[in-house]
Amino acid sequence: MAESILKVEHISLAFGGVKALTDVSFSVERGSIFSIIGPNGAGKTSMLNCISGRYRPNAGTITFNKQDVTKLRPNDRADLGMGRTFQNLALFGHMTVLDNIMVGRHHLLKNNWITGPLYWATKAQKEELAHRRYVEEVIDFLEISHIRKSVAGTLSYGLRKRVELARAMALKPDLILLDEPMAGMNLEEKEDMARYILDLNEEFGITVVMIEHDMGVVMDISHQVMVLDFGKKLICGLPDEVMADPHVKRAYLGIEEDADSDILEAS
Ligand SMILES: Nc1ncnc2c1ncn2[C@@H]1O[C@H](COP(=O)(O)OP(=O)(O)OP(=O)(O)O)[C@@H](O)[C@H]1O
Repeated sequence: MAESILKVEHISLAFGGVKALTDVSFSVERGSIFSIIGPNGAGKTSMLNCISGRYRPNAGTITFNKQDVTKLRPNDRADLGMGRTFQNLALFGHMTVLDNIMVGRHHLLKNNWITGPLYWATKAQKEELAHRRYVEEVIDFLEISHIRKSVAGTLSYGLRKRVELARAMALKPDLILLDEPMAGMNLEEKEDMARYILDLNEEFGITVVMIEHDMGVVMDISHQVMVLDFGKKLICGLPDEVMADPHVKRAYLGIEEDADSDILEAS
């Protein structure tokens, strides 16, 4: 069996009296695309926030790259190789695309203000150059070279989403958390984004955990799908298994067991 990069065990989270997550456990295989689906308010974003460290669960543990990260802050998790994008765009609108992508990558550069000046001419400079090259690779990969000097706020929504993805990739994550990467996109933009997600997974070897409402895309590109419902795990398995599950049809897709309608059409 493939090694797991992320293990979520018995996570519960409540906001006052609202139980956002109840005893959720799952693991994500290194190198896979893992999708979390479920109706509005099912706890998907809460789960992603527990993984990234934005929320601290009331119970349970999260292990990333074999390390217990349950009590680590988001920045420390980023240092360990966890990247993320947000449901709503989180770019600096007044900054250029390139500056947006370069933001936040400083933790990758090992030289600090003490060692920095001493090694500037050699080590730090090499590090900087190597990282620049990697950033250029990401920019080419996402086909945003032509807009590198554009101010982010002036770009179309689809392009801004791509820049946000570039920024997350520039941190060289082992795992990337994507919160509704296709929300608000037209069909063409969705197809592009799906291809980028597949390619970043295959070519860059980045494991993906994503929340996405577009069932067609989810079933097309995911290796594993987990369904949350009222904060609980309903099922986790291969896309086909999940689609065929009667509970999923009823609870999530609103289809009766004997209905022969196409799930993708119903979503
Ligand atoms: N910061 C918060 N404060 C209070 N309640 C919250 C907070 N975040 C989430 N909740 C509640 O927790 C439950 C799960 O919400 P969550 O946003 O995780 O669901 P979701 O599946 O991501 O929904 P959607 O698809 O609408 O984004 C909901 O009842 C929500 O109202």
